[in-house]
Amino acid sequence: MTVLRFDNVSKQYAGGRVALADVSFAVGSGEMLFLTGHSGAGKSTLLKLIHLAERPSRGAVVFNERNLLKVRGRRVALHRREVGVVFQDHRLLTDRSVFDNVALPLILRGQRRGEIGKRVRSALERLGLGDREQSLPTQLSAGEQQRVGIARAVVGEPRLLVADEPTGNLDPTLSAEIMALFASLPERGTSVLIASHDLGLVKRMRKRVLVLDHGSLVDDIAPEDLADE
Ligand SMILES: Nc1ncnc2c1ncn2[C@@H]1O[C@H](COP(=O)(O)OP(=O)(O)OP(=O)(O)O)[C@@H](O)[C@H]1O
Repeated sequence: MTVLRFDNVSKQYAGGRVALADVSFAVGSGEMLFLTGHSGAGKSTLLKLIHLAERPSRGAVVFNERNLLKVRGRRVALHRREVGVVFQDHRLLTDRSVFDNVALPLILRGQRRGEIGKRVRSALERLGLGDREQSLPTQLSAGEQQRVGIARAVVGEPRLLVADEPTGNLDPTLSAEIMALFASLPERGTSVLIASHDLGLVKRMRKRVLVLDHGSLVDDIAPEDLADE
């Protein structure tokens, strides 16, 4: 089953810059893949079209068989429940506990307190943060903070997780740890799309790789065709 499809998608920002040009690809349910390319190639733009931070100029982004062009107003929030997002700078609320940060998407959805507690603890446990729920983000290491960001993105069990340079600030050991966490998500039914310009890391993961160059999708590499590190 396909969870996400780009059909001939182009994006031109106001001011005339073409960020994506006629991009087409599909992501299967439970698939994990990478998106790579030089700085300015269009990686962040592509991810923004998926969580509706931006809209395409041409073409269609189809999520769960729904054309996102038709997702407007109140439905944008409903769509975002199905797409978890992880940012490089994780964007945690610094004056709220780890628990509160992870609970936020569920509170916004109006879930019952008992249910929220259960889900948040389970997500924190899975990410090895079970004993940090009352800490403030500033009391955590960079890797722990990034794991809180991932817990917040997966707590609602999204269909798809998109991550924009999620290991950008981390050392190689922590980066590998975070990648292993992402790699465990597909078995829980979440597809994973990660933008990264760290080619070494991307190759080591042995997953499908989409390559952007100046907004065009120039390669779609199967894991078995990746060159050895
Ligand atoms: N809001 C915007 N307005 C105008 N141009 C933009 C905007 N956002 C991005 N761009 C331009 O679109 C192109 C693609 O940018 P994008 O951020 O998607 O690239 P990227 O591959 O994620 O780069 P990086 O690896 O440096 O984050 C760049 O030329 C960028 O300058």
